[in-house]
Amino acid sequence: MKFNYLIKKFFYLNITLKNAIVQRAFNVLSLSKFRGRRQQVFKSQAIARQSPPTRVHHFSLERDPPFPPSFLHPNSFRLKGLMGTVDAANKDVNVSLADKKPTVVFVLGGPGSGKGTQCANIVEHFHYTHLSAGDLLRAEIKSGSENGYDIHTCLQKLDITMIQNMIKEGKIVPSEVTIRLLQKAMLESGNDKFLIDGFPRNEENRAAFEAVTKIEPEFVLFFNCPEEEMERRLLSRNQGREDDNIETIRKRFMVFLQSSLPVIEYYKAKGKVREVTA
Ligand SMILES: Nc1ncnc2c1ncn2[C@@H]1O[C@H](COP(=O)(O)OP(=O)(O)O)[C@@H](O)[C@H]1O
Ligand SMILES: O=c1ccn([C@@H]2O[C@H](COP(=O)(O)OP(=O)(O)O)[C@@H](O)[C@H]2O)c(=O)[nH]1
Repeated sequence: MKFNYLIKKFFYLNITLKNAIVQRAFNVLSLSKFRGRRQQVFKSQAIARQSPPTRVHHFSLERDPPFPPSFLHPNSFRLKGLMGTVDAANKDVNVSLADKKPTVVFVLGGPGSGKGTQCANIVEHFHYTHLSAGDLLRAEIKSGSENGYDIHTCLQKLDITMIQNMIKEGKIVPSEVTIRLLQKAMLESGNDKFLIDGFPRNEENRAAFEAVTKIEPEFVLFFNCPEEEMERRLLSRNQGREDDNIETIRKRFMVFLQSSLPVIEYYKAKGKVREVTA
């Protein structure tokens, strides 16, 4: 009797254990699927934002009303149906941007070295469009936090808060977000000459931008300025920026030295850097 009971117990435990393993494997698979789809959601919304209506044949923000957040849910059947179309359109967008053969000048230099100030001067004299990556990110945070989420970029409140925190900490925001904002601004500007200010900030930014847009910069303007001077300028910039405090400024200097200088070195080796004593 006792033996039968033990046998039963053994089989019961065995089945429970197997179920737990199967359940865990299922969870892991679902999670990775979810992550994969979430990447695609990002991609698809980027296209919606970037594509001129004629390029996205089955889907455009101009034709379709803004989607409710439920649409962006990874299990949304509409979204699943769109993926093929949107992926094809993504290629179109990048091809169309590269086809225009835009002139791109990267404007790099430490925080407070005067990039924004001089870009405004350059724009006055030459027909460039000035795109500050930092300004685009701050505008995105502002519009996203006002609306709860940003329909154009599919940045949910959580992502927007994450980006806001990264800027507060002086960290570099993921390339995917910054490149999407730059692409959109480039397409919308109608111009073919761009001063891209404060980007690429690291090697990954640089490689991703070139791979995605197929655009190489004409040259790089490097504003070289001593740290003490940059610190003095940032502390009196007075634009109400959350990252213009001494603690974050120091972190930004570190990130510049460790991550951004190698980008300048990379372009120096290609003979593309024009240095400005700033
Ligand atoms: N050559 C300069 N001499 C003194 N102050 C400057 C100079 N260039 C810019 N500034 C000031 O320094 C601060 C930072 O300049 P900004 O152009 O915003 O730098 P960045 O875009 O590189 O962060 C601003 O308040 C700006 O007015
Ligand atoms: O391509 C970019 C540009 C900016 N930033 C973030 O935005 C902040 C401010 O950048 P901005 O260029 O506006 O300021 P600057 O360095 O010129 O003072 C940076 O510290 C980063 O956190 C980023 O992550 N990627």
